[in-house]
Amino acid sequence: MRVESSTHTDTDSTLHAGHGTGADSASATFPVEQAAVSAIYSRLDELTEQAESSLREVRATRASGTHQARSERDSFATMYADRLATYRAVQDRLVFGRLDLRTDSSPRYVGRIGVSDVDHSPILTDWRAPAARPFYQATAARPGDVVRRRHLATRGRSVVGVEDDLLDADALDDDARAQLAGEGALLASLNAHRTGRMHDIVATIQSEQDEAIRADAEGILVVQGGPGTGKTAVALHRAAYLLYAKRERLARSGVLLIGPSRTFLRYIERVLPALGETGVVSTTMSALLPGIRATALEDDAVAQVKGRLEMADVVARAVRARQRVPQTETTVRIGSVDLVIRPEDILSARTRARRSHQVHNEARVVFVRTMLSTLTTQYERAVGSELTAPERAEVSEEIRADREVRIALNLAWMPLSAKRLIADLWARPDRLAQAAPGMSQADRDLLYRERSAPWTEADVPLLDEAAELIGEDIDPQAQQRADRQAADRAAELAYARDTLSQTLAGSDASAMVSAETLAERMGEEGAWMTTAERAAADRSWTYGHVVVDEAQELSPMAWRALVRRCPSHSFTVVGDTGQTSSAAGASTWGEVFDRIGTWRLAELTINYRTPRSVMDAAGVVLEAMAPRRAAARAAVTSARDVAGALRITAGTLEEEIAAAATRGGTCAVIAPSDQLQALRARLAVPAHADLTDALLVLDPRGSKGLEFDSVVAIDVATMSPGDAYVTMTRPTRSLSLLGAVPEALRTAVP
Ligand SMILES: Nc1ncnc2c1ncn2[C@@H]1O[C@H](COP(=O)(O)OP(=O)(O)OP(=O)(O)O)[C@@H](O)[C@H]1O
Repeated sequence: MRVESSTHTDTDSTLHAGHGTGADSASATFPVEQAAVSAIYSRLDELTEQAESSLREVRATRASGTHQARSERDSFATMYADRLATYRAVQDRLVFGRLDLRTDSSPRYVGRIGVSDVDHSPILTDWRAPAARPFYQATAARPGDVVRRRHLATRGRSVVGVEDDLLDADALDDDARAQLAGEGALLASLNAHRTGRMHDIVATIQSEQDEAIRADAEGILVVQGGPGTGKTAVALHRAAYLLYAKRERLARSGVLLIGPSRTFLRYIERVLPALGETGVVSTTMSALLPGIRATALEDDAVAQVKGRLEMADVVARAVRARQRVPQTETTVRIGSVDLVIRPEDILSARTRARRSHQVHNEARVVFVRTMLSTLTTQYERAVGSELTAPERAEVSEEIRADREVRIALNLAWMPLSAKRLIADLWARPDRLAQAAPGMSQADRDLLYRERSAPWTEADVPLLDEAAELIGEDIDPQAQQRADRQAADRAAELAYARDTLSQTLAGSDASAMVSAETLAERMGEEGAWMTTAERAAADRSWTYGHVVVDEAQELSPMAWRALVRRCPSHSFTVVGDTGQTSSAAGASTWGEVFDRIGTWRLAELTINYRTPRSVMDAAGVVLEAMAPRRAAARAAVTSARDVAGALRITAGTLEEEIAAAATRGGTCAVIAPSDQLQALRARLAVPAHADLTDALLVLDPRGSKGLEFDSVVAIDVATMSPGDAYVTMTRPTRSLSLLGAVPEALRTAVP
């Protein structure tokens, strides 16, 4: 039973609206809650002051002394600075919930982090802790021990609204019942104007979302849901939850988050820090490889061919094609001796090198060593006397240094670079034909491009595949940095353990820092890198968990590259096969994951963004354009409707934008890509606009994952089904359709 007996109606006081740390004015409306919230903030102030003063003290310590003493000082300074950063980041909406449990005599407050009083008794429970779970899970049908769940809305440090879910009315007496007051925390949050930046949903996570957020970390979890069902929100909160629940493991290995575009990463960038987490590497497939900037746009048909799984064999064959046995012999002169580089010797050296099962550039060492040994023996026979070991070494070195020998051995087993190999495949039809004998001529023609052409997103998994087989680091400098850090870290770890046991034992701080974390902070001054930074710089880094958003867009080759980054297959994959735009993307999850491993599905069914009337219209359009996809799409119900949300209009673009401006918030004009330039010029909107701008002009792909208060959609009827569906489901308040509108919609919406 939901009870909203007294509602505080100031809509600005939604859970998303409290900014800054305003005056601590005890609220007359909610004195009990105000007292509790004020006490928690006071304790946070104390902890902040303690951290500040510890930091000052550590920094005041002279930086002289041994390397170890300096390292220790630095690591403590970093620890206190981190703690301070967390305390400052959680000020806004620190406390947002209260649970009254049958089993507890006093209420349990739920908030962004855990806070204990001076006696170490908890006064605020971290939202990710098991003790907070009933706040998200209890329902009237399954209340568990929860008597009442209360949502607190705060502005600054003032309580400005409360809303209660009464889960067991019989357990409350009349006085308690009289105090029940409510504000639709969720609805208030959904109705708030959008700012161009995503907010966390920590105060109002819904039960089906909570299930997905806290699901077991093992294996592949696919979170499927229609538009606006909170998939991105779930992905981010799950990353924060796993870093909390599995900190031991994940703090060292890190979490990788893949998003669809840099714009999207900017849109979500504030969520994880607001949840107190910085240990996540957020990137796109285009930027996955250190040292590669895949900036060029790819034709869809080309991306589709490059994304096929058989490209793994093509790359493997291209690498093997650089391990060649020549048709003819080569004679070289070393001193006064003629040596013959024979095809059969090359063949047996190649067999031996291949049998070493090492990557191409490392197996080359075996190949060259074998050939040098063969040629040295030939030399020995030619001079007719047995050489001593040092003499053999000297002769071998002489053979190795010979220019002709170097050329012959290189031709037989070329040292490779991934960039070169892939650029050659596209620029040299003969190479591609050799590596892809089964590919149609038409597909091979599609792949042709100049050697100097810039990299595209679809090249990235192929470059990764090549680097994996070649054993090359695409950005050696980044790799060297990472290696140096790893070596430093190993050396520091032992010392860190020692420091911890001596200095922190028994104190509060020991609970907050592990030896590994401390060791990470003990590198040379200036050389310290976080796990996330080290991981991002290292192509071969393996993560403890990988989260993929808009996962339906990734090609089979892209999945190969991601699985390589997480051999334990601990994945959270969120997406919607109803919104697939890319030709290389997925139409079902089975086709993606059945061959990777066991996977399980969590479904989200409620759309928290799009008004019901708009969502229905998007459904009608998808059905008319792609009936099979519409039938297979996830069922979704909008949480709310907005009167007059959908308009099919013959008005001008400028009129629609003006109307959106009067409604307030953000507005996006979404149109087919070939119209973008003209539209931006007409509306004087820059191409690289900031998401917080009041007006943006985007194409459907650019709008992926984003949302706006108002959307003006142009020529939806000319878009692909996936693009039309994405476009129509972006608004939170109003959708105006201009230009070509699907006929089915005109009939359905008078
Ligand atoms: N439990 C919740 N409480 C408050 N707001 C929510 C909740 N769940 C989702 N939202 C809001 O709904 C909107 C849509 O969420 P999100 O972008 O995560 O959806 P999505 O499933 O990724 O959408 P799409 O696939 O269409 O891009 C966001 O504004 C998000 O903050």
